[in-house]
Amino acid sequence: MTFIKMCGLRDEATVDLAVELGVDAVGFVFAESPRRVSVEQAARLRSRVSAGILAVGVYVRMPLDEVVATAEAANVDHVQVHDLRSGDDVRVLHDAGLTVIRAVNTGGAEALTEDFGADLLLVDGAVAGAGVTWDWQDRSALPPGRWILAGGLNPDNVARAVRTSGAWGVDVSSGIEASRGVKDPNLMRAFADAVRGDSAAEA
Ligand SMILES: O=C(O)c1ccccc1NCC(=O)[C@H](O)[C@H](O)COP(=O)(O)O
Repeated sequence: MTFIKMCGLRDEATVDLAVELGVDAVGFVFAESPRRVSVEQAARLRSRVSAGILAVGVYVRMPLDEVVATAEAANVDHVQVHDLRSGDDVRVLHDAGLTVIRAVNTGGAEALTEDFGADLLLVDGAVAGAGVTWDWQDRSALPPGRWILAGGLNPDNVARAVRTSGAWGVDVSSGIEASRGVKDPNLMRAFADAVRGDSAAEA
């Protein structure tokens, strides 16, 4: 079963629907973004996430001690960091008891071969959260092993993207939104269905 993460959730109803749809992970963005949530908001939303579903804090350009403090305060135990610099960064986060998702933008070949000891790799489009696709067929842009595909996924392209790339998991934000930062319940359902092959949405 393909791992599904829905990212940039900002309100209770959206979190409840993601849980109902049985996604594997939900993401709360602490980085500069229209999807940004406060620590208090994230903690409230996180309390609605059932056991077994990962709650992931998303970070860019935040000092590691603040990443750790934010994660603790919001009660998330997974952190998705978009600008990890080295294995030392990952060790600091591991020492704080956090599971680390290393997010990289497509195009950086060295990023795909050097995992810094992170627990999971997420390969995103050129700009995180921008809803822009990249060439999932380019083998040189795909890492070995278990990784999460992100960048411009939506209900119409996700099944083909998984087939083409061989990704272990998918992550989506813009493709399940009615407008920037506002998730659309119908698109969320359609996305989950498309990943699981419950719909004939895609040839
Ligand atoms: O979503 C954001 O606005 C964001 C801002 C800054 C750093 C990361 C961000 N999102 C991270 C994600 O995991 C997104 O789901 C991922 O980039 C895919 O986004 P999209 O192309 O919109 O589906």
